[in-house]
Amino acid sequence: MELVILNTPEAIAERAADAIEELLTTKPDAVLGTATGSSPLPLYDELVRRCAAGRLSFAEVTGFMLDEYVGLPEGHPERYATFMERHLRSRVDMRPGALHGPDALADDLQAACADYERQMARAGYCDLQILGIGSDGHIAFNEPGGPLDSPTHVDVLTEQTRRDNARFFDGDIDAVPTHCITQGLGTIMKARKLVLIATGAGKAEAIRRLVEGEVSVDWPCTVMQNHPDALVLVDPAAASLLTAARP
Ligand SMILES: N[C@@H]1[C@@H](O)[C@H](O)[C@@H](COP(=O)(O)O)O[C@@H]1O
Repeated sequence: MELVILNTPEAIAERAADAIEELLTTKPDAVLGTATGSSPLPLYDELVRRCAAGRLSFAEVTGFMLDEYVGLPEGHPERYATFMERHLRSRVDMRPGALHGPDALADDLQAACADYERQMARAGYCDLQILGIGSDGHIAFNEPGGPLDSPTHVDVLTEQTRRDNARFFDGDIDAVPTHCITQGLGTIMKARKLVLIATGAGKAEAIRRLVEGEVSVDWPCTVMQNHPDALVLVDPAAASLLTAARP
C-alpha cells in the first residue's frame, strides 16, 4: 500500500486523476469503479476538466458504482445513481447507460446483489476502483463486522454512518436510509488498482487504522493492506493521527 500525503484536496484530485489518465491512455475501454461522498468531488471536477481539454476520454469506459441506498426513489437527489450522473457521467463523454449501479429498488434485493456481482464478473471487475472512507472505517458501505471477502450484498448502515450522512439529508438522521446494497470487500479487492481519497480530521482515526492497524473486520478498510496495488491519498488533517515516522 502506498501512502501519499498532499496538502490540498486539489493536489489529491490531480494525483488521483493522473492514475486514471494513465489507465485510460493505455486502456481506453477500461472498467472504472466510482465512489460517492464528498471526498471524490474534486477528482470528478478534475476529470471533467481533463476531458474538456481532450486529455482523456470516457467514450469507451464502463463504470460500476460501489453502492446504493435502499429505499430512495428514482431521481431522489441523494440516490447514488443520481449523484454519479450529476457529478461525473453527464459532465464527461461517457455513454448514457455505461455507468452501472446495483438495483436497490428491486423487489428481490438478494437477486439484485447476485445480478450486480455477475455484471461485474462479466466485465472482468474494475481496472481501477476509486474509494472514499467512512469515519468508522467502512469502504463502499461495508460496515464493521462483516467478512473481509464478501461479494455484493445488502448491508445495514451503522448509527455513525447515518449520523455522518445526515448532512446530505437536511441534517435529519431519520431521512437517511437504514439499508444499502454495496459491493463487498471481496468484490472491491478484485479491482486491479485501488485509489482511496480521505480528507479532514474526521477521517484521521480510520486512516490510522488503515495504515498502521492490524487487518480486522472491526476496521473494514484494513483489508486494503492485502491488496498488491493500493494508493492512499490523504491531506495532513486525515494523516494527523499517524504515529510512525515518514519521509
Ligand atoms: N457509501 C459512501 C462511501 O463510499 C464514502 O466513502 C463515505 C464517505 O463520504 P465522504 O467522502 O462524504 O466523507 O460516504 C458514504 O458512506
